[in-house]
Amino acid sequence: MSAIDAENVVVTYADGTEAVRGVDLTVPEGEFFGFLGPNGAGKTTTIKTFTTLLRPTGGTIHVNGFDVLNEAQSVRESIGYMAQHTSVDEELTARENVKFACEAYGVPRAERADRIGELLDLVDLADVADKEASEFSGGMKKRLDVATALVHEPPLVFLDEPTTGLDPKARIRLWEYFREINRQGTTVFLTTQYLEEADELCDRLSVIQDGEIVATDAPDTLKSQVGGDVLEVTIEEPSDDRKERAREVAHESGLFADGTIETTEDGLSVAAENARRAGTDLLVALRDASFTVTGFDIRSPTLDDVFLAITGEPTDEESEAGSNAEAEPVASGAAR
Ligand SMILES: Nc1ncnc2c1ncn2[C@@H]1O[C@H](COP(=O)(O)OP(=O)(O)OP(=O)(O)O)[C@@H](O)[C@H]1O
Repeated sequence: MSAIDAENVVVTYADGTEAVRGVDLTVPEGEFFGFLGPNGAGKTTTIKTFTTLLRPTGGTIHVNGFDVLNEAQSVRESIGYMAQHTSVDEELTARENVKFACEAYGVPRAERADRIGELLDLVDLADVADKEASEFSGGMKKRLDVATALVHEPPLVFLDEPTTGLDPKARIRLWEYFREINRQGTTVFLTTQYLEEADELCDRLSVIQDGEIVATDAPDTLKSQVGGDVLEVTIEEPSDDRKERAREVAHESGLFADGTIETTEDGLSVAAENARRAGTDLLVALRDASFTVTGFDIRSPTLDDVFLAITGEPTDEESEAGSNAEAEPVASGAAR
């Protein structure tokens, strides 16, 4: 049995917006599955149909073997859901928050004390179990959220952008808990705007764009499909105009017929089969066009490159850079 089995899911909102347009998706039990896509691609809408918060306009969805339309209650009892915004009650202690979740999910009274202890241990909050959540950092609140989503020991948990806004250290710590939950047998469905997070954690992932799934595979397979390497070129005085001009020079050189050429913070990035071989020729073309190249690097593709190649758009992480001071990405590739 699959944890999630979705066929031809369609969601059209009342105003006519076709948010999800025929999504097919199967997640086997025990998998750590990632769901990625640019802003507005349809991720949240899809998750809402899987978690019974929204009725699909068309298609069939089975979650843990239950039909989301006819067996919604059974679906809800068999999943954990960590929403984008924390559901922690700040006036309660960590222990009280988990206890409250136990009551809400109907965990038998006799099992509650043990369950609460185990979960607070799992997310490393046992030492502060009796402190009010208002005193917790953002990372601690997220960990408490993880614990509350797991009180009823669901075989499948949905994590909707669970680490957005956390600093890199807190994010990496959360990854350990997610891995541990998965190791213990829980299927994980993760959406994230951090591609390094997806790369680090997911067995497989799907990319959704304009309501349709455009790629599904293991992160490494997707990276190998980008083909070739990535050239990062740093130029002197990288103003927007000059970077755009440099991009035109690279494009007009005709060196990278099948590649993707993008401007970055400091210059240019070229992902292409022949990036390594044609690198020197690009430098000559740039020099002939009066650019001074101050840095030059060749690297293997990352998931950022995959995302860009598939969707033609940078990740949310990058498009939102600077708008959320707390959301420092654990940088992998260069910003575009
Ligand atoms: N209640 C609604 N009524 C009409 N259109 C909506 C509604 N909710 C979402 N949409 C639209 O549906 C599309 C998909 O939105 P959705 O929130 O599922 O995308 P997303 O991939 O989760 O994006 P984000 O990462 O920004 O949350 C978008 O065009 C959005 O504007």
